[in-house]
Amino acid sequence: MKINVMYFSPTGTTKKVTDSLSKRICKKLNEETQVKYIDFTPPIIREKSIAFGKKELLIIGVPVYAGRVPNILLKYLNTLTGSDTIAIPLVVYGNRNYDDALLELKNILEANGFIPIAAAAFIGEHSFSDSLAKNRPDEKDLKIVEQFADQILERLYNLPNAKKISVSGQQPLRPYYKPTDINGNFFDFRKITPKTSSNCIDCKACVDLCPMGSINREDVSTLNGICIKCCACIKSCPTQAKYFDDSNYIKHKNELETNFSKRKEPELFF
Ligand SMILES: Cc1cc2nc3c(=O)[nH]c(=O)nc-3n(C[C@H](O)[C@H](O)[C@H](O)COP(=O)(O)O)c2cc1C
Repeated sequence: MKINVMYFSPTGTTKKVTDSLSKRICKKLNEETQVKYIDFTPPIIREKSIAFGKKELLIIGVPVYAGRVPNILLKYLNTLTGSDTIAIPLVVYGNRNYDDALLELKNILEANGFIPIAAAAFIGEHSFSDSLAKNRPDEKDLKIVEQFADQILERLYNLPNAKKISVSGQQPLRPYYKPTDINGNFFDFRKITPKTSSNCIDCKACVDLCPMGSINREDVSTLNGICIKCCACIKSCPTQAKYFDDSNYIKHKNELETNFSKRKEPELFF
């Protein structure tokens, strides 16, 4: 069996989960197992569709944005096609909720020729915060990732008996989760963009990491495309020069940190 491990991971937590899951699965399978890693965070990777065969396994992880699969990925995810290919959908969320994201990812895979035999929601440090779900996935989470890998292997050995899985979420899928502004009205923070302080040393790390390719190389304080608020530029900046100062964004971040501080645990579905 060939194993394909795919992830979109602007701040690295989804990658941590998919990496550790695939490492454990490969360790337990024989050495001839082929593994292919496809990091579809860079925009150029999302320009090419991929067709997977029957004897392949697809492990695919995305972060949860607004309770759903990040909408900028929908077009690309629908270009991935399976041929009754076994799949493991994973979502990683920042300790608020994953709402309908896992169900949405599972639906997309099923509609495109994949057979999900297991699925999971893990927790990762929140993109907006350095205190909410801080340093997760942590050791305890990664132990659960290993148990999940072992349970997947059991199912792989028992494939003829594999049954359709169901995951948490509502059908029809609920609308994207919307935060409220300082007056309590729903607000749309698509227009908010990061600022750049005088700490910037022009190292271009943000340019190379932006999953939308939206930061100008010539002037890294300006954008040439949309900002999805993934915070890759903020969390990867070696001099902490990137930040958001929008008052509604800061209110939302503070609310998340206050209201969702209670530790959530991973959920596995078979
Ligand atoms: C635009 C945006 C929306 C988010 N929405 C949610 C959400 O609805 N629920 C939640 O718990 N976390 C949410 N998060 C947090 C991420 O799901 C979480 O931090 C994840 O671990 C980030 O994955 P990454 O490190 O692979 O980028 C959101 C993050 C971003 C950037």
